[in-house]
Amino acid sequence: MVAVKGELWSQVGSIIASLMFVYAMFKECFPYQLRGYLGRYSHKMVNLVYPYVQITFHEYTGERFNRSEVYGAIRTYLGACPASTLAKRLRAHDIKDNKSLILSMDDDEEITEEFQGAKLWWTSCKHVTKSQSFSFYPASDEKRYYRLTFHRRYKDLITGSYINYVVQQGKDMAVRNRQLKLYTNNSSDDWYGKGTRWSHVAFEHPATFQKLAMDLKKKEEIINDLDKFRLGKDYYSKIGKAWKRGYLLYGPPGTGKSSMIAAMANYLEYDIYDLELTAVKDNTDLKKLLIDTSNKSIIVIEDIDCSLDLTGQRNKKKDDEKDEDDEEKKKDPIRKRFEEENKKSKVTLSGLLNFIDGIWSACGGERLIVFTTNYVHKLDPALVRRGRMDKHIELSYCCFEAFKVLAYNYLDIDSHHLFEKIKCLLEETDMTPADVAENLMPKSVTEDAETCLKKLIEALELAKEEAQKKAERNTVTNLIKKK
Ligand SMILES: Nc1ncnc2c1ncn2[C@@H]1O[C@H](COP(=O)(O)OP(=O)(O)OP(=O)(O)O)[C@@H](O)[C@H]1O
Ligand SMILES: [Mg+2]
Repeated sequence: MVAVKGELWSQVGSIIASLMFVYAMFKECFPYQLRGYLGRYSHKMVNLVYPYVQITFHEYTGERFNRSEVYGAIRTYLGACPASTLAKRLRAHDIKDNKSLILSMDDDEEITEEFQGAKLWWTSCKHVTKSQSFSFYPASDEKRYYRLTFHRRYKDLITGSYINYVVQQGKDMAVRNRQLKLYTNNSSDDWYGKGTRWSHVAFEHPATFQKLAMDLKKKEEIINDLDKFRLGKDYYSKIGKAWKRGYLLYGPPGTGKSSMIAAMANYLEYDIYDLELTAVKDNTDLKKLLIDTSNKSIIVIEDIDCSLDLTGQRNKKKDDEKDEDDEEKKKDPIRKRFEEENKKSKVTLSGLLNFIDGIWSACGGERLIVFTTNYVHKLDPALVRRGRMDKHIELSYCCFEAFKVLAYNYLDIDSHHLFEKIKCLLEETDMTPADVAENLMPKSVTEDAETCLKKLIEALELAKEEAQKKAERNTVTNLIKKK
């Protein structure tokens, strides 16, 4: 009976809210003198006869595209709470590891909950505004929110405990069900059409630290560093620093920089935001992208040395060097196209420095910023100084320890009589883990571990020979230059 009464009041509330909305739409039709009078007294009337309180939680707060974390937590909670089993229309979201379905209430659905004796109603609402401008994406004008209705005698209980409980539960559930996401930034020109700054897909990269081939001590050090960061909320607040950390990964192509980022994301269970700087119009848009990233995330800028001409402002080239370079650029069509792309972006070094550790970088927390480069010496020292890029990690050519990890990954072996020979060759020759891995991968079902190891030995010997020839050629050239 109480529930029916409450539901009735909830409906009455909705009707009154709708009438007030209609009044707001057509208030221009009333004489000016009447408007203020009507507005004041309609609110008083509602308060007199309607004993229920309503709180709304909007999907977007503040700026138009700032997604509310509270809304997200409520959505998760309501999709999984026991009361949701009575809801007839649910919406399916991400499916974690293709196993568990994540549900939320569909539009205009209502569920009833009880909390410490208080009855309350959650309604999922959608408000569609008429857009003045033509848009290919009408969905961008839909504004969703949850409305919570309860008797005013429970106001303290609901605002003091229940809402905190729901948000905390929702956040915990979201962490448990979390499907990691890989985001990429949409071109600044498309933001207002599509309505979002980032697009995402499910992140399903299988890289882990266990599979990463590198010096074991270094690997352990990185894992400890990540653990310390993850658990460092109080520590960062104690030392008065924003809860973020910069990693610079550098080394030749194919040494595992991108694989390490994927391993970090899987280890920490953080989303990845892969930032393409050339698609960002200017420093203001860069700031907006930063604000729109979530906590527990890794913001990645790959190949930072070629993302933009960020070094240009400080390291002015000598004129003769410049001319030679310009000639080369003209000949190379890929480079020419790349230069043209870069011209569209007005992101500057100072804009990027602000992005990393300006005041805005402290919005939210628990974020890693990772830069990768093949040419660490090309970067401006201001960009990579400690405090911005706190940890510099060199990923280098394959050592014997790294080879053993690869042999175990690819061939399921941890010892073999050919290992000793490979160890010697790796000490004399530079080969990237990517090349070693390629040689170790069986190319047919008949290829066994021994065949693959022999293939690797051949490749290493060839690489050694080529390196020797190159060194001899260089010596001769240097001698000629000296003469
Ligand atoms: N250290 C490593 N451990 C395990 N696999 C590796 C490692 N380095 C490279 N690989 C293998 O080589 C491939 C290429 O590696 P990855 O893309 O991580 O290199 P990278 O350093 O990012 O190269 P680039 O500088 O060209 O972007 C990966 O798919 C992976 O299979
Ligand atoms: Mg890479």
